[in-house]
Amino acid sequence: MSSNHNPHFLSIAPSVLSADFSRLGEEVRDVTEGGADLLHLDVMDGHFVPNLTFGPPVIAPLRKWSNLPMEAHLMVSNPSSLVEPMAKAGVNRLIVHAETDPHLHRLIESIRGKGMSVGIALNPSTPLMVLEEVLGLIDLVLIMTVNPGFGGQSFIEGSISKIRRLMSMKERLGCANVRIEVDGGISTKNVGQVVSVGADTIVAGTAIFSGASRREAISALRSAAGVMLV
Ligand SMILES: O=C(CO)[C@@H](O)[C@H](O)COP(=O)(O)O
Repeated sequence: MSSNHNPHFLSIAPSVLSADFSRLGEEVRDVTEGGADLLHLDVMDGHFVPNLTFGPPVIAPLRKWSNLPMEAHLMVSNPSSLVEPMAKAGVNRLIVHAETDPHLHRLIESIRGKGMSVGIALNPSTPLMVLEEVLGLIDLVLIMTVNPGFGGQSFIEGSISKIRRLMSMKERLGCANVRIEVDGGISTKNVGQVVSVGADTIVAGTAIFSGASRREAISALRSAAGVMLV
């Protein structure tokens, strides 16, 4: 492993936002067969972010195409209303934005209560401080490395320092088991750097779905990260 302070193995999560929605089942099957570790499902409500995507009725049938864990990244203004529907749709990890609910503790408990693991996402402008009281209660922090809403944007360079500072925070609070996921503008050019400072879960849309082979794109990301996968 290239990072000497990261206890986790690398996970690659294709973001289906960049897939061909007219053949979503096949796309999900292809990334599954191509070596992905989990599926990243971007749920947008046209309110918290300007874009609009899909919800539980589209997610539930994806189980027919893949046995990978599914994580839903809720970019919605009212995440609590989706906790139960997402659990029923078969979502394994629910990621909510810290900016969307003043009662984050209650939201975390309600996600756990439905048997899902919990991720908290932070926009680029949101300070890590908001995690101080909840880091010990969650499984993953999603550092947005672009402003959420669209695929194909450029990686925000300041994210590197944010990931480093999150690693220190994890150490200070005794939360080594919390995973660090990065999302937005990740490619073979920068994946090595984000992994070297502490990221262990990589979301990639354009880098995986824009070329001809899903398998080659996933394997290129893995090699560029320089990390062995179990
Ligand atoms: O959540 C989002 C965007 O809001 C991401 O999941 C993007 O879909 C990642 O796409 P690329 O930047 O990798 O194209």
